[in-house]
Formats: sequence, C-alpha cells, structure tokens
Amino acid sequence: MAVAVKTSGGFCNAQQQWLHSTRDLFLYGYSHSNAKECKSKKTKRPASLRVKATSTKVELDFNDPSWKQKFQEDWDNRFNLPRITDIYDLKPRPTTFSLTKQRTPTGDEDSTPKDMWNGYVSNDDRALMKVIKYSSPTSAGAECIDPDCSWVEQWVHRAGPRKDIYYEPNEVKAAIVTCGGLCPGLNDVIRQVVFTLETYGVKNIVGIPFGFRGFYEKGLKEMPLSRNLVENINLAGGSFLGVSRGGPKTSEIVDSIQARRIDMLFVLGGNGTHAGANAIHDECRKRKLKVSVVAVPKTIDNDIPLMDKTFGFDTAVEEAQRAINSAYIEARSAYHGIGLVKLMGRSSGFIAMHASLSSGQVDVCLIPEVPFALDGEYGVLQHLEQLIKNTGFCVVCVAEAAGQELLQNSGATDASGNAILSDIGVHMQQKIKTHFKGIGVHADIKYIDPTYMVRACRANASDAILCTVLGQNAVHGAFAGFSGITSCICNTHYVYLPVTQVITAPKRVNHKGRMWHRCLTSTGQPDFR
Ligand SMILES: Nc1ncnc2c1ncn2[C@@H]1O[C@H](COP(=O)(O)OP(=O)(O)OP(=O)(O)O)[C@@H](O)[C@H]1O
Ligand SMILES: O=P(O)(O)OC[C@H]1O[C@](O)(CO)[C@@H](O)[C@@H]1O
Ligand SMILES: [Mg+2]
Repeated sequence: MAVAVKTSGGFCNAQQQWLHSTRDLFLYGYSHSNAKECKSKKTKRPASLRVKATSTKVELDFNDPSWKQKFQEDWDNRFNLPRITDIYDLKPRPTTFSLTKQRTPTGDEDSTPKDMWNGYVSNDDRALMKVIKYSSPTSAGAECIDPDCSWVEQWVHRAGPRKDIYYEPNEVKAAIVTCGGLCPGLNDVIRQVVFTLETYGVKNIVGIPFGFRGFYEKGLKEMPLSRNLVENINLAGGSFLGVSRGGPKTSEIVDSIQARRIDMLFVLGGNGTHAGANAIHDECRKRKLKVSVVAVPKTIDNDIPLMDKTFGFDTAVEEAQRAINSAYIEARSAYHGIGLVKLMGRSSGFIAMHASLSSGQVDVCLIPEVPFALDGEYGVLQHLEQLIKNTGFCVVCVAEAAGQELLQNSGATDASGNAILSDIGVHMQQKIKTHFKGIGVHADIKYIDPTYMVRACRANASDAILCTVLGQNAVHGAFAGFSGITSCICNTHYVYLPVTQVITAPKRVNHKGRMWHRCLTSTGQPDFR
C-alpha cells in the first residue's frame, strides 16, 4: 500500500530533507543531523504530520496526547492481514493439520491445563516488530516516529497453524512458482510447502515452471508434485521448477489461475515477485475468486523491508567470503598485491557489508548507500596507495550497485524492468591500474567477480532452517484463509505481513546504523569524500 506523507507548516526546516520517503519515516525515523535541528526548535514545533494511506487517513499531531493511539490504529489497519472471508461469507472447519503425532503434554511441563493445550496459533497472537527503545533520534540507527523518539508498540501477526481452516484439503489444488533470479533455498521451500500441504491432506499439488512465464508460455506444462518427488531436491541448489524474469500481464496470469482451478498459489521471489503476487491477489479479489496468494521472500540481496532477512542471504554471504578469502590470499602472496572482489546486490550493499564483516580480511568496503570518490586527496585510490606503502597488500570489496554515479549508464533494463547496472568492478580495476602506473609504483591487481557462484548453490544450515519454517508457515497461512500475505521473520519471530507493506521500496543498508559502523571499525577505512 502506498502511503503519502504530507507535512504542514513550521514543523522543522529540515523536514523535506529527512522525509525522503514514507519508508524513511517508518523504518529510519529522523536523520541524525536534521533531528538535532528539529530538537533545537522543539518549543516552536507545531508538529502536525499528516499520514495518509490509501485505505486510511490519519492525522498525526504530536501535540495531541492521543497521537500514539492514532498511529497504532493506522498501523493495525495497515498490517491487518487480508483474508478470503473479506469477500466471501465462509464458515471455517476444524483443521486437518494434526499435531497429535507429537506426544501430548502431561500437564507437568507447564501450567497449561492438559485439555486446553492444542499447539495452534491464535489469530490474536502478535509479535512485537521493534524492540529497541531509542532515547533520542540521535542514537545510532534510531527509528523514531515522533521527534521525541517515544516508544510505540508495533505489533504484527504471528505465523503458524490455526485451529480452523477455510479449505477442504481434498478439494484443493495448490500451485508453487519461483520467480526472479536464483537463490539458495528455493528447493528447500518448495519441498516444505509440498510436505505441509500433504500433511493437511492436499493431493493436487503442481509446480508452475519457469516463474510467471509458466502461466502463459505455450509448451510449458505444470508439474505434478508430491513428497516422493521432492524428497531430495534440497540437496541441490537452483530451483526444481526453474525461474525467469519478465512474463505475462497480471490479467493473463489470473486467467490461467482460473482456467487451472488453482485455489492456493505459493509465490517465491524478491521484491518484483512480491509486487506481482500483490497484483495477482488484487485481481483475484476483483474477480471474486476464492484463491489464497501467499508469498515467501527470497533474495540473496536481503533488500525486502521490515524483515530480519530473506532466505538465501546467509548462504550468499558465506559463498562471498570465500571469494574474499581467495582475493586476500592472492593479494598477500603478490608483490604489492591488491585483491578486488565485486559482489552482487542490485540496489543495496548487504552482501558486501556482511561478507566484509564475516571475512575480516577487507580493507575497503564500498556500498551503494555510501557515496565515495575514487580520485582526489580523500579518494579510494589515495587510500590504497597508503595501504600498499604501509602493509604491502590490501583487499577491496565493492558491491555491484556501488559508485554507479561514477559510470556511464546505458539506461537498459532486464525483462522485469530492473535497471542493468554498469560494471563498477571492471571500472575500479582499470582505475587502480592506471593510478599505480601513473605514480610509478608496481601494483599487482587480482580481480575476482564470483557473480552467480554466490547464489547457484545449496542453502547452508541456517538458511535451510529458515526455508523450512517459512515454507511450512506459508501453507498454514493459506489454510487459515489469508491472501496477499508474505511468510517471514521479524525480530526473530515468524510472522505474516501484508505484501503491500513490503513492496514500498527496497531495503538498504542504514549508513547511520551500527552494522555499517561495525564494518568501518573492522576495515579501518576512512570516509572517501
Ligand atoms: N511491479 C510489478 N508488478 C507485477 N509483476 C512484477 C512487478 N515487478 C516485477 N514483476 C514480476 O515479478 C517477477 C520477478 O521480478 P524480478 O525479476 O524483479 O525478480 P525479484 O522477484 O525482484 O527477485 P530477485 O531478487 O531475484 O531480483 C517477474 O516475472 C516480473 O515480471
Ligand atoms: O539473474 P540476473 O538477471 O543476471 O540478475 C542478477 C541480479 O539478481 C540478483 O542476484 C538478485 O536480485 C542481484 O544481486 C543481481 O543484480
Ligand atoms: Mg528484485
């Protein structure tokens, strides 16, 4: 859901600068420098902030003692999970997802009376999304709603199996589709979705081949799926179903869903896929179809907002640090060796930052969120010169989206409409060569671009567990009658979020947050500007 923020008179001069987007408001709060300015003008502050959502219109005036309550009402409204009962008058039935294989507690383990224990999640259960109480907007990484950084509880819906379900399992046709680029863990999620559907009693499970294209391209047949068939697919990387970018229009996808009589659609993908899932959900509602569309956030880039991480990210970081390790060994073994590694991340530097942190071998980490100069007194090249002089070798890790403003851009896009980036790695390699040649100092540059190697691999242990839980919860969400939701992890708890809330903008590294500062402490790099 798009949320427009309007400001009115005299709130703070810096207001336009710090409310870059609604995402800034809800995810990052005030920027430090501007927040200081706001603080200093506190007494003059009329503090009227209008938060206008497409389905709600909330006026927030921080001088109004009930502003928190208004914020929370708006929050609850935005995070309310869409359900098929919003458009259908349906009676639930008791779930067929049995927990009885587990030994029923005797009652000795805890104080729950034996006959009241059921192991299901209530629709009223919530998880707290934010747990830090920032004392002021100037605290590192502060995410504040009002200028005083007051504590406001932000609850989201807990994921898991419900006691009541809204589908007859033996009548359900469920489909799974994997979209976008590859990501470690896709097969783990497919496998768990199939296992869990079968546990409910679903017999008709199909895979849509090659992303959204599988709904449309002639010759691409849906693939019947079963526990037997998917039992071992998690042992390999990639997607058992295949992936793709681009594809048919939403209306064509929904025509196909209707023609195939699909009741539940599990959509695995990144931010583009989530936008697609949301459009499919909306179109199904418009046509009054009883279809649950449930997404599972997949992307090595970790750029989907509000959640702790997306599956595949941990594995990509682990693979990426192998490349850094090789660059380190090459650089250290060469006379005046410079190891340069370019890592993926379409619009954010999470992989580069985390791989730099985890390897501990990086002297300079460059990400798109933090602009830098290559040339000049404070530029990267000057710093490399110093490192070579002092240590004899160094390692640079650059995110693929970093420094795009230094390069010529073709303006080209891929089939999904994503911008095709210019190659910062090759550019830096050339610049470093030219620089050292120019100053007459020998430098041996070893450039490593692991590209697809960081994602065309099997999920590591932590991703495999995440995939297992997210896949199972996706099925529980569909049976509970939710649609237009995503199954994710927030603040270490497994939750459902409305897809509308995670497609506002890509999540980016907070350059004022602790993680980036930890990375700077680790590399020891200065500001390059
Ligand atoms: N705004 C949108 N509305 C509807 N469909 C979309 C939208 N954006 C992308 N899609 C569709 O979603 C699919 C995947 O999108 P995209 O290629 O951007 O990958 P992604 O899901 O962001 O994953 P990755 O992290 O690998 O980039 C494509 O088939 C594309 O057509
Ligand atoms: O698979 P493609 O189209 O080459 O896309 C590569 C892009 O996909 C990602 O792996 C995931 O979005 C990005 O890190 C990268 O920019
Ligand atoms: Mg994307």
